[in-house]
Amino acid sequence: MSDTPETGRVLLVDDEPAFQRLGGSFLRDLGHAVTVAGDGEQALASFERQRPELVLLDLAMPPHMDPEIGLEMIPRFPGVPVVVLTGHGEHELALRATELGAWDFLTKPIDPDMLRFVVARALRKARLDGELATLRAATAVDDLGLVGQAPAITQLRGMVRRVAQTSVSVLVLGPTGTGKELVARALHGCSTRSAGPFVAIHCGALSAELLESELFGHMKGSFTGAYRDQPGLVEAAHGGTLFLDEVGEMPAAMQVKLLRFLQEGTFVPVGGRVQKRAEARVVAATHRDLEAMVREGTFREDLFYRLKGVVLRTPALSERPADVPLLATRFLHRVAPRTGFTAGALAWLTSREWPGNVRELKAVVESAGALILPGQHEVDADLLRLSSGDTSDDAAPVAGHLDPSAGPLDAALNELELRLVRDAMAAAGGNQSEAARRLGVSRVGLIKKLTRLGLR
Ligand SMILES: Nc1ncnc2c1ncn2[C@@H]1O[C@H](COP(=O)(O)OP(=O)(O)OP(=O)(O)O)[C@@H](O)[C@H]1O
Repeated sequence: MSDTPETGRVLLVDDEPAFQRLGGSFLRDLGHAVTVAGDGEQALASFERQRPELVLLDLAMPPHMDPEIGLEMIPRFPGVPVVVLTGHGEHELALRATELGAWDFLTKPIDPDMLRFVVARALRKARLDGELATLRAATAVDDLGLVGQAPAITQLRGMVRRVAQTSVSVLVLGPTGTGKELVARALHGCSTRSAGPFVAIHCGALSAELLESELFGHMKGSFTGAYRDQPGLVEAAHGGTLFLDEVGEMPAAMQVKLLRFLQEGTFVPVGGRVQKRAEARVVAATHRDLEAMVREGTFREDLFYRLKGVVLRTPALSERPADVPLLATRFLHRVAPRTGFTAGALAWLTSREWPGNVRELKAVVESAGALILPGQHEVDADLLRLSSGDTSDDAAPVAGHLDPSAGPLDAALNELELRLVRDAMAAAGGNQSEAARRLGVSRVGLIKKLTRLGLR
């Protein structure tokens, strides 16, 4: 049904039974799938569960019947048009609602023709927004594989393209897991060397001796176990790109030999006497502050200048939070196509710091995608918490520790709710708005829960 342009999933939030009945059946007769909610809390729960394409929201609702509190609800339905329902003569309220992001308003008593028209128009807008987001997501990645719309990533893609056409050395700087190797691969992939080899080596993982042998190769008999001549990675990268990951960890003795290779294109295998030659574009990366290491004398200054022909920086994920949903959706679709995130899941994803950056985000999303149950189409915040092993903040995982002998279902659910709310309040340092955000409920909803649970 929701595939036809004029119909879709509508959430009708209104406490008046007569309007719920009449408005609901009028919309259903037009072909819409309608869910009805009688208060804000129910509305947020339905929003999370049903993923409506449009919300019709009465601003005056129980328990407060205060339109000011109704206005606070508008931003809690992200990504879908909200049409507010106001009383006669409440123009100022309607205008404030649109300022807060409402798409349109309807005045009660509602004219059926207007209702039909506004709903169809809002659904069309929702569909166009969806198509735009898909297009944006497609253009945000292009052929380099570097997903992101943040200005720093857009610039990075531009630089990669330009620098790829040259043979200058490139130094990629950025925190761990931010895509430094991905940048190196992209540089190789769109250069004229792309038909040649891409060879990567982690400079911190090996002792100086082993690193030298790996990079430059060794001659038979040069050390115990060297039974035959073995070419190194520099030769393997001939005509292509050599990626030196974590170059800041390179032992001092190796730094001199690497410098010679960079300056003259020559090297001598371990145990060899004859100088050899290879040609490879060198891309180096590190999460360390190389300039500080130069000042401290732990990294050679001449090598530093030689490596930093061009410097590219990969930003931490915390500097580009708007890219988190984009990246997460890409990663999720790879393991579970045609699935998505609930609003609560997106809020959880964007509220985290991600110290391990894109690598960490990818691991959490992929494992959540792998845990999704057959028939389930959305990853929710609990599943993400479970996948991330997050037992510290928010309290979802307490479900796993509930005592199964706690008694009837209601009592167990009450106990769970009590713990979730108490833990969220503690994690938020007593700040109700923050605790409400963590729980994915409105502040008013939280206050009601606190009162009911005797926590207030
Ligand atoms: N902008 C991005 N778009 C898509 N995937 C990304 C992006 N940045 C990082 N990734 C993915 O995140 C993971 C980590 O990236 P990568 O190994 O390139 O990071 P790194 O900075 O080299 O990490 P380290 O410093 O630990 O070596 C990889 O799976 C990579 O594909």
